[in-house]
Amino acid sequence: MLNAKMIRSKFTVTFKNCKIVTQTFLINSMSTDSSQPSFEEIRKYLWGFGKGNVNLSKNEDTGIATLVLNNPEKRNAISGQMMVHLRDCIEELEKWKSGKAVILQGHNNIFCSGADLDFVRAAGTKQGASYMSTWMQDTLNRLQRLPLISVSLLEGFAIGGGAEVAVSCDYIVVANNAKFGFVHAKMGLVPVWGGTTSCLTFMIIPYTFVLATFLALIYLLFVIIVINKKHCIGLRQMGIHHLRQYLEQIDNNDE
Ligand SMILES: CC[C@H](C(=O)O)C(=O)SCCNC(=O)CCNC(=O)[C@H](O)C(C)(C)COP(=O)(O)OP(=O)(O)OC[C@H]1O[C@@H](n2cnc3c(N)ncnc32)[C@H](O)[C@@H]1OP(=O)(O)O
Repeated sequence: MLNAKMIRSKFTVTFKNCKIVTQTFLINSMSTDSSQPSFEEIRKYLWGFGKGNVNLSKNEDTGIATLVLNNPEKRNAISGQMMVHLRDCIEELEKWKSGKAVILQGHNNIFCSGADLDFVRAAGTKQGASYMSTWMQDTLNRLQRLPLISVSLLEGFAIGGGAEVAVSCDYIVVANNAKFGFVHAKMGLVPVWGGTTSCLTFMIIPYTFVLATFLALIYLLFVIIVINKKHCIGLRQMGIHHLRQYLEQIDNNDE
């Protein structure tokens, strides 16, 4: 079970400096402005922010793809540009006829430290907040609806939007060194990428109890499938190995 104190201590310092920024940003993103922009407009806007990329590699033999969040200097924080990359990769996977599964992971054994706070600061206007939340909610929705089995491999950190990306997959495989959680709870807000709605499926606590405490809950604890790393070369290989077995089983059942 994750220790909330452990997570809290880890980003108290960093958290303070992003609290005002994220708070304004999140409140703005819930504005009721009805003039919805086109996705083309939002794409152009997001593309101007930050560095990093999202790498997609598809293995036609196994039908398993790997999606890597890649912004190492910022613990794989997702910049505006990476939000565009992420959606493009998901659109490519939607059309992948021979695809069966996709594994999401972060570069350098860290999953993702959420949205790039420099982007959050720079785009901290009502328009920027609404553009980002519209884009990422739709993108993570499409990730959830992919016609593939999706697995997020959590090593290192998955914080804020990083935790939202993780719970948008069908399965989460968590290394025993992983730390993840939503930093918004301290501000009494909910994450704007829509991750909290999907994480209910991972809750180990009875559904009714979760609903009752949901709004006040500081860090959502997820089902930890702790992989004992010394028996496998790496999380990724383990994920591929199990996925391949699972997919072979499906193929055999189909014959
Ligand atoms: C609306 C936005 C979205 C949502 O809420 O839905 C969000 O996700 S808001 C962002 C939420 N995420 C955070 O608040 C995490 C902030 N980062 C941390 O708590 C720590 O960096 C941690 C725990 C991820 C890693 O700690 P560690 O000690 O290993 O590394 P450092 O803190 O020294 O960071 C190294 C380097 O990376 C930069 N960094 C880390 N996270 C982010 C980020 N989210 N955005 C931008 N930059 C980030 C950090 O500034 C350091 O850079 P340096 O130039 O070396 O100072």
